[in-house]
Amino acid sequence: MSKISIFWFRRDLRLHDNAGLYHALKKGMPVLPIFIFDKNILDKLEDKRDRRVEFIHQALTEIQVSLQELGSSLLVKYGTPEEVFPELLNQYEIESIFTNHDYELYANERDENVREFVTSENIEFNTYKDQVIFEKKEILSGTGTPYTVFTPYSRKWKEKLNEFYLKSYPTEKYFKYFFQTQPFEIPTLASMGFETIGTNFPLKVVRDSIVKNYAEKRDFPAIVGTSRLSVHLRFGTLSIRELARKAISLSETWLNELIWRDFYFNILYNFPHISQGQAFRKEYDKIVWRNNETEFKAWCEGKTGYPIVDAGMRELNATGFMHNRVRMIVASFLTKHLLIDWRWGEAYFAKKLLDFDFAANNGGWQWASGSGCDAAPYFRVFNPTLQTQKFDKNLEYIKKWVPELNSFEYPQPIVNHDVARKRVLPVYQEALKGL
Ligand SMILES: Cc1cc2nc3c(=O)[nH]c(=O)nc-3n(C[C@H](O)[C@H](O)[C@H](O)COP(=O)(O)OP(=O)(O)OC[C@H]3O[C@@H](n4cnc5c(N)ncnc54)[C@H](O)[C@@H]3O)c2cc1C
Repeated sequence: MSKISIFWFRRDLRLHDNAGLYHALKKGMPVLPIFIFDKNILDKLEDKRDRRVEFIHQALTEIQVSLQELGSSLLVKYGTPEEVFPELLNQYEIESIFTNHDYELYANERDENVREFVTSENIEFNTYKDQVIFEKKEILSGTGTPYTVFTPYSRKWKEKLNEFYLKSYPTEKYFKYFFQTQPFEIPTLASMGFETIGTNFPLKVVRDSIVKNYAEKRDFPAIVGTSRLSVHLRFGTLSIRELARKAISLSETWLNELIWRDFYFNILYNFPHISQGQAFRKEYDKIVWRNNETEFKAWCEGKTGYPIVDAGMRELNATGFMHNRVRMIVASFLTKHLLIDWRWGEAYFAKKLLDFDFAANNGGWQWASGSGCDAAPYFRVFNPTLQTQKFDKNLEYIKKWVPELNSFEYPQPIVNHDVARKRVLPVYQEALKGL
């Protein structure tokens, strides 16, 4: 049996411009591409109609078609990495494993376990930066510490940027090194206990007109003024380098959003306590939340009597997407108006968002609750009515998701805005006393 390399796909579901895959192919040894539907992750998903699993399945099917045209095939396993790698070692003579960095807590532990196991079998485990432009400690302040405020971080990010960081990896030059084999079958969703929902996923297309007009249109949820590429960035079906080049040529404002994404990965990597359920600013963990379960349920279901909040939550429940402006409004409403722990909202978003990403989601929630790095000041309480007047003044977005708005069926507001505002400030003041 001749020796092979393995390329392990995770959050990088594409053949083009993929750093780890490029290095694997360039080595010049046959590369067997694999993907693991990881039971450690899938078993925790309560809803078996999960759009993310469906998205991954579709992305793998696309990769499979391209690989078969090259005489190769993607080997897709259903199990845990701890089970799958020993199996692969029995079947193939593996010299090296290649994969891309993943910065989340579980992923780090998983990769360390796999690294330990395979290196004990004299197999190399090679990992690469792929999903961000700058990672880990690449962007540090003058004193060598990680940034916790976005503006100086982004300034340094832009200063450090050059052609090298934006260049695509020309994987296609080396496609001839894919392991040649009869096609393998991808396990069906049903065989893994999941259902096909038939979701219409956002197109994998960067529309220049949207990026060009992004600064003027991005805040209005009734129009498609943002790229809707978050799911593709989440699963790596598009390359961040390609998008950053597009941003640089068309829109500084959109580029800044991509930098926010890098920024939150930087926070996740450098401040691991946020992965342990703690506030970025630990003093915010002294807040005494009301945590009323009935109110939480009303928020989840989009029945708070605040139309913009309800529209957002219903959009999320129905599609797995919510516009960024509305994410900020519903998050502020949950934490400030209802005084419900931001971690409850974070967990609900984690279940529902198609683009769920720990770093961005945690960053967004801690920003809204005031406990995060570079967060909104705690005394800023979004007024849902003013937000509606500014960003959905013709109620187009609201009426789409709350058609019963002007009928008796629509609930009365769960809480009065002024009362809520007066209630939240002393609670925060008490927690932050003496700081
Ligand atoms: C409470 C809250 C939770 C959030 N949870 C997530 C999440 O789980 N996953 C996620 O990708 N984004 C999250 N965001 C950020 C943002 O809302 C989404 O990235 C954006 O709405 C996706 O739409 P788009 O692709 O049209 O983005 P665009 O506006 O076109 O932006 C382009 C890309 O930049 C990135 N981006 C934009 N804004 C942010 C941001 N504030 N932080 C980090 N990256 C950003 C995304 O990858 C996005 O696709 C959250 C924001 C808030 C306020």
